[in-house]
Amino acid sequence: MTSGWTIGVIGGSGLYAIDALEDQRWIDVDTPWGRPSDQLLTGRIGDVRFVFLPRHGRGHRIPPGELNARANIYALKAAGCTDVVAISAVGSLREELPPGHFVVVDQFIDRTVARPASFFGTGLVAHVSLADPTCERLSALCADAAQAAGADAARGGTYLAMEGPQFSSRAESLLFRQWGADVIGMTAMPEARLAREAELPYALVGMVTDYDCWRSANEKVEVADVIARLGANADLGRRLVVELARSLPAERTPSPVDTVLDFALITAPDARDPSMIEKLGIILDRTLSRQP
Ligand SMILES: CSC[C@H]1O[C@H](OP(=O)(O)O)[C@H](O)[C@@H]1O
Ligand SMILES: Nc1ncnc2[nH]cnc12
Repeated sequence: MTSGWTIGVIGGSGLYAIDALEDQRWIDVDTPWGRPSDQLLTGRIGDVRFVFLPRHGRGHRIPPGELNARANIYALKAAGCTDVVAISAVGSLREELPPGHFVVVDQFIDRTVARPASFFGTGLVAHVSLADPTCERLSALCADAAQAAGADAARGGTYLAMEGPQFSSRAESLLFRQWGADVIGMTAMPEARLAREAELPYALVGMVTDYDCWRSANEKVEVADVIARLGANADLGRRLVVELARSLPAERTPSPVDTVLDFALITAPDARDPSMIEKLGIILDRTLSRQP
C-alpha cells in the first residue's frame, strides 16, 4: 500500500490526458486566482492517487504567456496534491540531447517577462529560496521512471524559460548555450516558482522535440516538426507516469519543501492584509495554524 502521496501531473504540449488512470473523473476546480487551464482529471494507478492537469487545456487552447500558473498550482494544491511532476516539450541546446531524449532538469534561467510570478505581494511579503528549484527526491524518481519506461533520460540540466510565443532568434539560441542552458521552453516559469511558494515539491521532465535553431545557419524550429515528435514522446511520458506510480516508496516521508513558508513570511502579523490572507487560502493554512 502506497500512502501519503498524491501526485499532480502537469501535462504539456501533446499530453492532454492519461489513459492509464483508474477511476477517472474530470472535476471542476475554481480558485481565488481564477480558473485553471482546464478541469482536473483525478484517478489512481494502483494505490497512488493522481491529479492531472493539461497545461494548455484540452485541444491546446492557451499559449504559454496566457497560462494562469497561479490558478493551476493552486488548483493542484486544493485537489490535495503533495508533489507536482511537470512534463514539457523542450528544445535542445546540446548536441548530446537529441530529439526523443528526456531531461529531468534541476535548474532554471528565467527570461519570462510578462507573467505574474508570485502568490505574495503588498500586504503579505514572502521570500522563498529557489537555490534548488526542483525536488531532488522526486526528480530522481522521475529519471528512474523515465528509464524504466524506455526513454533515454539525462539527470540534471538547465531549462531556459523564454517568453515566446515565437521561438528564439538564432542569436538568442547561441547566447543561451553560452549561459549554460541545456534545454529551452516557454512554460516552466513561473510555474516552478509558484509550486515552491505553494510548498509543493516540483520536478520537471523535459521531452526533447527539436534542436532549436543554433546548430546551423539554415536550421529553424517548426511546429509541425515538434508535433511529429510529440506523439512518440507523449507515449513515453504516459508510461513514465505509470512507472513512477510503481516505484514510489510506500510511505511519503516529509520533504523540506513542505514547510518552506515557515521561514519565508516577512510581514509582521499585525501588518498583514486580511484580504491577502484570505486569497492565499490553503497555501497559508498550514503555516498560520502553527503561528500564535
Ligand atoms: C508546441 S512547441 C511550443 C510549446 O511547447 C512547450 O510547452 P509545454 O512546456 O507545455 O510542453 C513550450 O514551452 C511551448 O509552450
Ligand atoms: N525550441 C523550442 N523553444 C521553445 N519552446 C519549445 N518547446 C519545444 N521546442 C521548443
